[in-house]
Amino acid sequence: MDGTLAIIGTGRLGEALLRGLLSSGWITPSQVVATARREERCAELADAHGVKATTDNRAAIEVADVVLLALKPQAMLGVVGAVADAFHPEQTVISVAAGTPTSALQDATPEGIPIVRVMTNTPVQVDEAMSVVSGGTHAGERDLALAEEIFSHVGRVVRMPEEHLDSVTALSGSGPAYFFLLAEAMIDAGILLGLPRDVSSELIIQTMVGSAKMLRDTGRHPVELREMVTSPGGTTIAAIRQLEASRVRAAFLDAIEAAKLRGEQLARGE
Ligand SMILES: NC(=O)C1=CN([C@@H]2O[C@H](COP(=O)(O)OP(=O)(O)OC[C@H]3O[C@@H](n4cnc5c(N)ncnc54)[C@H](OP(=O)(O)O)[C@@H]3O)[C@@H](O)[C@H]2O)C=CC1
Ligand SMILES: O=C(O)[C@@H]1CCC=N1
Repeated sequence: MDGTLAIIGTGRLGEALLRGLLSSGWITPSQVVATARREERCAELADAHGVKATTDNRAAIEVADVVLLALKPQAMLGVVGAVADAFHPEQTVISVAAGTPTSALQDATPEGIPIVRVMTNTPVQVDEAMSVVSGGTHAGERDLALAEEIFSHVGRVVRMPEEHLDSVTALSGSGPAYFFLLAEAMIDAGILLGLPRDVSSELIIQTMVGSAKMLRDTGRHPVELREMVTSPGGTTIAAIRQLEASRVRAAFLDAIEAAKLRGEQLARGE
């Protein structure tokens, strides 16, 4: 792209995105200003990526054509409000914070700033993110298309109305954590059965990758794919019986609903 990208709050997610955008060639280090709260973090970012890094959010926002807000939800409105006059309507502002609605960011900034909200996930680190883009009041087609372009460099992107973003956060935003927990539990099961940890890890990771590829690439329904594995009177149905007895399906429904409710609490500043 032409112009400057400011990343405000360059933590785990901001840095993963920065890495993906630099490696895709969409942006060069000289076009990026990254901010963090601590000087040591700034030095780390500058060393690792060759970008300008500063604790001065105002200076970073003033020079930017695109501002990416990657602060924690709890810090977002305070930090943005403190430098509100640095924003200008020619910029596109993109927030990746869970919970925080564009209306709250709109209220914290001057009138007319185009604000786009994106919910992405940590697979940005391997260019396999799932990102969902939605626009605030002043975000036009140009702003939404720009956000889609940015996140398409690190995975897949879809556009949805903002009313669905807390549900999206609960599903795909937090989703990697559920799969990692599942992997951890299955690796432990291998240990229980007497396999060495490295062997159990390799078996489970490759099984997860293979299963994910089948889901994505065959386009077949998960039920159909599961039935392919489940032989009559066999081993898989014995395991599934136990999973159903442990209410694993209900546990997922409850857990993901709890994540959505937490997003709604964050939006209320709780
Ligand atoms: N992690 C995830 O899976 C996902 C996270 N998100 C969202 O991304 C956002 C960031 O999350 P994550 O990267 O995990 O959080 P981190 O805590 O890793 O990153 C937050 C960053 O903000 C910096 N920061 C704090 N205060 C200021 C300030 N006043 N000025 C400048 N920088 C500041 C911190 O700097 P310092 O290090 O110096 O303290 C830190 O680098 C959150 O809003 C979260 O909801 C969205 C999707 C997925
Ligand atoms: O746990 C969180 O709040 C963030 C948002 C989605 C994933 N991590």
